[in-house]
Amino acid sequence: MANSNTLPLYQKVAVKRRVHRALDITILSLLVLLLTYRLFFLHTHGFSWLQATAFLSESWFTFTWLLLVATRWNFFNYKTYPDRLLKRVEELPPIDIFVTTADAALEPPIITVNTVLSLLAVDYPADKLTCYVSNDGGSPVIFYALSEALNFAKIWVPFCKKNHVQVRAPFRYFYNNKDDYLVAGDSPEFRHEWTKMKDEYEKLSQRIGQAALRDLTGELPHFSNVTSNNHPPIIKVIWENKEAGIDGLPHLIYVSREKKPEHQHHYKAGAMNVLTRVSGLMTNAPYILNVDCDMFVNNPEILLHGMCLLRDAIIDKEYAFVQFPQNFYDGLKDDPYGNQFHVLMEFIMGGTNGLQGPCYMGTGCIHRRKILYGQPPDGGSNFEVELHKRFGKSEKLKISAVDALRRIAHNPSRPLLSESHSIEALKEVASCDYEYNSSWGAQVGWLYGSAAEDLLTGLRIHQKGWKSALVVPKPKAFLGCAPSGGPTSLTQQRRWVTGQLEVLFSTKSPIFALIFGNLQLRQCMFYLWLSLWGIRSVPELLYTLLPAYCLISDSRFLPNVRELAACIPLLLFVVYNVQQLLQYMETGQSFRAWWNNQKMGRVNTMCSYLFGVIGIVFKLLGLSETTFEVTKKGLSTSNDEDEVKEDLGRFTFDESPLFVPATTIMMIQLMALSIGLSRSMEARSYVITELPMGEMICSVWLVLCFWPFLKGMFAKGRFGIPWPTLCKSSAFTLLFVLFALTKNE
Ligand SMILES: O=c1ccn([C@@H]2O[C@H](COP(=O)(O)OP(=O)(O)O[C@H]3O[C@H](CO)[C@@H](O)[C@H](O)[C@H]3O)[C@@H](O)[C@H]2O)c(=O)[nH]1
Ligand SMILES: [Mn+2]
Repeated sequence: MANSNTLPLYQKVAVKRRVHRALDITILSLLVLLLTYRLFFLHTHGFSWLQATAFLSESWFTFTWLLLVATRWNFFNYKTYPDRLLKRVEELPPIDIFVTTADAALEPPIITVNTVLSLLAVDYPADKLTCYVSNDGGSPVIFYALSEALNFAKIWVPFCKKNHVQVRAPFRYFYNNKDDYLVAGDSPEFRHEWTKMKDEYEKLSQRIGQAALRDLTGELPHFSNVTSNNHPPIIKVIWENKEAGIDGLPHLIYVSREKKPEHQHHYKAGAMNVLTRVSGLMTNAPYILNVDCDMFVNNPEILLHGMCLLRDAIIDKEYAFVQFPQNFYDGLKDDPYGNQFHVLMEFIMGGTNGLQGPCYMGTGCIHRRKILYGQPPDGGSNFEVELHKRFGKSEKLKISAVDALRRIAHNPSRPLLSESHSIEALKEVASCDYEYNSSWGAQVGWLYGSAAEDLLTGLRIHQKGWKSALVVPKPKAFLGCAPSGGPTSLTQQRRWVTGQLEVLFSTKSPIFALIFGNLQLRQCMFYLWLSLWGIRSVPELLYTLLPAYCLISDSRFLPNVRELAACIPLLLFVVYNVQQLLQYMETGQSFRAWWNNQKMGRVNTMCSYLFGVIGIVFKLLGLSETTFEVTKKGLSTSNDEDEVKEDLGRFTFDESPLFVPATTIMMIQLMALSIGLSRSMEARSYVITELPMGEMICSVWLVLCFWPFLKGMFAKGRFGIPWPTLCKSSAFTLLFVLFALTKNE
């Protein structure tokens, strides 16, 4: 039998998806056929704007489809063997864990506390872990909550480890299991312990809830005179694992970086860079796991899974980071907001494992510190010489950076604070002006310049020639909170698209990375596919207007049912939707989930993506800057406590202009359908071949896609579209109808 130390820690398994490959190619061929038809038509009938617009839009769809097919053509999964790694426990390296929270109102402290508790309880030698919590709002309640959580962790972590609890975020553990969790076989001791644990957790959450309502500055003098955008750096060791060793609790550190209104703070990327520096001085672990404050650990072996890839000697030189998929808890039935991303994770992201690897998704990712410090795969010749310029003025940080690049880990038993890495030294690297004249945010750490700092940072790593891996363990790695309601969901998507476009239209774009860097062609195609989400809104918008225009102006943009060519769009429509539906079924989702995602796909494109594009145009013209609006989070997906069950998943609106395009499209389709139908009735032509069938089908399909907006026109309160939006949309609709009618004359 093979020595357990020589058995591989992971396997890369090719996934054969022949049916999907065939469907991918069929769709691509149909798209090309459609384009050929358009060209032929333009050639025989002469130029027309209608055909040209259709041709341009369809060319775009063909191009993005090609990018997608290239991305997922070679599909691989990784199989990891954490039990084999556990036999070599002494080899396990230290890991620094970063949790970011920014706004105690939008991100309730109890959520951060649960994430931190789940991290403190992971299956990994506790003396090799340090958990750093960044609090960008500088709010005392987070500090208070973490200090209280520590006391609870002292009983919670041993409880989880002893009983092999899977979900170590107490709110999910007790929520999932309620009282009926206790099964007949459970021993009386366990029942007793369980009840005690539940009581203690309830007390903890009550204390935290009450603290949020109280002024804490009396109890916590460090936080007096602190406002969210103006305060000195506050760094506190909440817990130091001094003697308890591998069975104790990991170190827990609170970090609130300095903020001044006149200083740019670069949102999350800025916070991550401060954590990188502070941890560099304190623990300098060679690996960094980072999670958003709502992403709790759902698989306690997660760090072991990650280390299976990162510790394997053969690939040690290649892999820069291991990304786990983004999954969400308490997903609403049938995914009404289309943001659970099961299909994206299963059918697209895994494809990148056959290329250089997945993009960095901002959370649930283990990085190598030295690569974040900018090290290229070949080690870089005079890398250390330039350290001074790169890392800023702290001599101590430079020493720790050299150690990190040379892979010299700190001695884990070193105290967290000492003369060489005193609180003063830490505060220096957490100050606002530390990054001046350094490479932080440009070549080192998390990069600045995009609201999607994750995309940018990961792209830079791939550009250098590094690889990454998407690892999908069972049970799922981390679970977070997906936004619900219309406004939150759309705002989040707009930020992503804005961030993607910021990357695309900068010198850091994937195209430059392909030409001047070591980004591979198909990896570049994947990044292009991702960054072009936003632009898609323009051809999609045109494509929604085409059928309406035709119905109003009595013209055609699709082949007539009499023509054989009519089969092309029809087949495209059918095959595409069948493939989509198959993907939803194969990931265990319902028919409705497919429909909701398909619907929300259109709504997101028309609302969020279009505004993302407008935002970028404004930014490029120098008229505005993009910002990072934090997504509202809740313990369960219903963010409002008074939300009634049947209202969960219902689309909500607010006054935001984001809703104008979709409302307008809805109104335009309704107008077009009524004009088109009444014209056919007047002409008394009921022969199918005479009717604009294709255009009518498109229009009806759009009405179905934007159904929440039709309902919104007649509903009240937050379920209704506000008056100003209705007025603006009506005006746009009127203009469009007049435009189409004049063309008719
Ligand atoms: O000034 C800021 C703003 C945000 N955050 C934190 O950043 C994280 C992500 O913010 P969230 O509002 O949850 O954004 P999402 O859209 O849900 O996040 C996704 O998209 C972001 C990029 O747009 C990535 O940074 C995230 O990791 C990724 O999960 C949260 O922990 C925030 O507390 C900060 O620390 N400081
Ligand atoms: Mn989030």
